[in-house]
Amino acid sequence: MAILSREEAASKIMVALDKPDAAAALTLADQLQGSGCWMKVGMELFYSAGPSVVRELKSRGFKIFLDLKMHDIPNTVRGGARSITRLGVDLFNVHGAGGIAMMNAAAEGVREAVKAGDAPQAPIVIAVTQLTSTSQTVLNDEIGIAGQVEDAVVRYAKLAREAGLQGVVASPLEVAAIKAACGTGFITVTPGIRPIGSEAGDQSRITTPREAVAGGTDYMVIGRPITADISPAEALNNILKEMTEQ
Ligand SMILES: O=c1ccn([C@@H]2O[C@H](COP(=O)(O)O)[C@@H](O)[C@H]2O)c(=O)[nH]1
Repeated sequence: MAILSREEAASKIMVALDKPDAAAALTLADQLQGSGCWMKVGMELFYSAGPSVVRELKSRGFKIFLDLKMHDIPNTVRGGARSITRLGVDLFNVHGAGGIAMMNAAAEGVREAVKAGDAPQAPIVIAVTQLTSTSQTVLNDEIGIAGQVEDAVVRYAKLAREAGLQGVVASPLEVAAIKAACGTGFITVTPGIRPIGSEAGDQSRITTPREAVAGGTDYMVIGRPITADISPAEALNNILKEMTEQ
């Protein structure tokens, strides 16, 4: 396994700010300021606090993953992507289940906003494959997709690449297969990270941070193991130690 510096390790971590309002989220973010981690804004926070919390976090110097998993008809997703691009996030996602036309519309929305000169930068756009809470049994018996989870994930990854997206959300267990199918430059963002001794909770497909790094993940999303800790900064520090130890 390649040895990471502390800075390299921190730049791979996206902290899931799953908090009910801007005050709670910013208090937590302030505890992690200067760490070099990204902040992930998901549905709970965005639906409560809206675009202003993203601007606040950007003004504090954080890179932002806006995790809204857009899934709608292509025209609506194109418009959503334009709005998100104008907001100045660094990375956002759509749901791969929307298919190639929908994912391509997201990429077009980004290009349109950048071309119109309304956006500070072109964010990275990625697609959700199969949620990390989805187990093999749920995939087969509830959702009704036959075969192995890894095959379903790789199928979505290939669709995302064909649609012109730059990567996917998947579990760290599928990173090698995704890279083999889509190339090493295709970005993998992996929730389902659980340091040794932490509760899996509702996550099904999990690894430790160290295993995720060894598996080649580009970015790992970590929420509760940091945000539910009595000292989030210390929890992050322990994860960074685990990731950088020889
Ligand atoms: O497949 C997915 C897609 C997104 N997520 C999000 O990541 C974090 C994980 O938080 P933990 O507390 O570390 O479980 C959360 O915001 C999810 O919405 C995911 O878990 N799996």
